[in-house]
Amino acid sequence: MSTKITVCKDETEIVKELCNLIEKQSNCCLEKTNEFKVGLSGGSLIKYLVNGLPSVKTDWTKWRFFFCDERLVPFDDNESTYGAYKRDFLSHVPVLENQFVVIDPTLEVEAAAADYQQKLEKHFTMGQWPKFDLLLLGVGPDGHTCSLFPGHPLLKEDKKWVAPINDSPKPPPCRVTLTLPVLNNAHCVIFCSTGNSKARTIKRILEGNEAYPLPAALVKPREGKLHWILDEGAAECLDRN
Ligand SMILES: O=C1O[C@H](COP(=O)(O)O)[C@@H](O)[C@H](O)[C@H]1O
Repeated sequence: MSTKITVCKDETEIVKELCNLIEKQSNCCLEKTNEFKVGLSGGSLIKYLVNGLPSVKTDWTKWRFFFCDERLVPFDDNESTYGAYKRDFLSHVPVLENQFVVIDPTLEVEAAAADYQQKLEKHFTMGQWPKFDLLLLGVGPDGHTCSLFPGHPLLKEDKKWVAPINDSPKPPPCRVTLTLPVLNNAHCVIFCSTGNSKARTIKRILEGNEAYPLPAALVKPREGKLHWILDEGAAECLDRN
């Protein structure tokens, strides 16, 4: 695995860097296969994608979108990640709703996770960990990524592709999330994180050598590429500064 860290001076540069990498990864993948399978995250990532993806040159009909995690709330709730993509992304990027593989928010959390894994199984080879072409991840100020939180037993999940969580320390409490073995099987993972409120956490993730690493520090795709895109605020505690 190779890790590349890019520090950008402002939001325009972040969007450009992120979308250049996404364009390269999509075109490289679509030269070899007929589908580009992307895992999306929620939070601050959405605005960068909405700003940058419209200018990406690719065959959008071949993209399939999944969620790295999703909050178990109705799609019209402000906390819903798919709800946010439906509201903000679909009006800017030339893709259709049926290109998104979404959870069933009417189910209980255990059933929603099992149902989402079954939906994934239709797009990946059974009996192996799913191999996403690209995962787009964010990091919370506590070092969580997806809905994998520091010290949570889900960090040890080694069987399921998708796990339920009903005690998320960040609301809403019920969510479903991809597990670490899935994240670490991807062809390419891009983290995007901004703001100096996350600077100490980013230092712990990228430079710490901790006995119990933060969840985002556990994402190290075995055979894939790992990119970190930061702004100067998020990077301000790194040794390079
Ligand atoms: O709760 C969540 O938070 C993380 C980080 O969000 P950010 O706004 O701090 O970038 C996000 O990646 C995840 O998808 C979401 O459910």
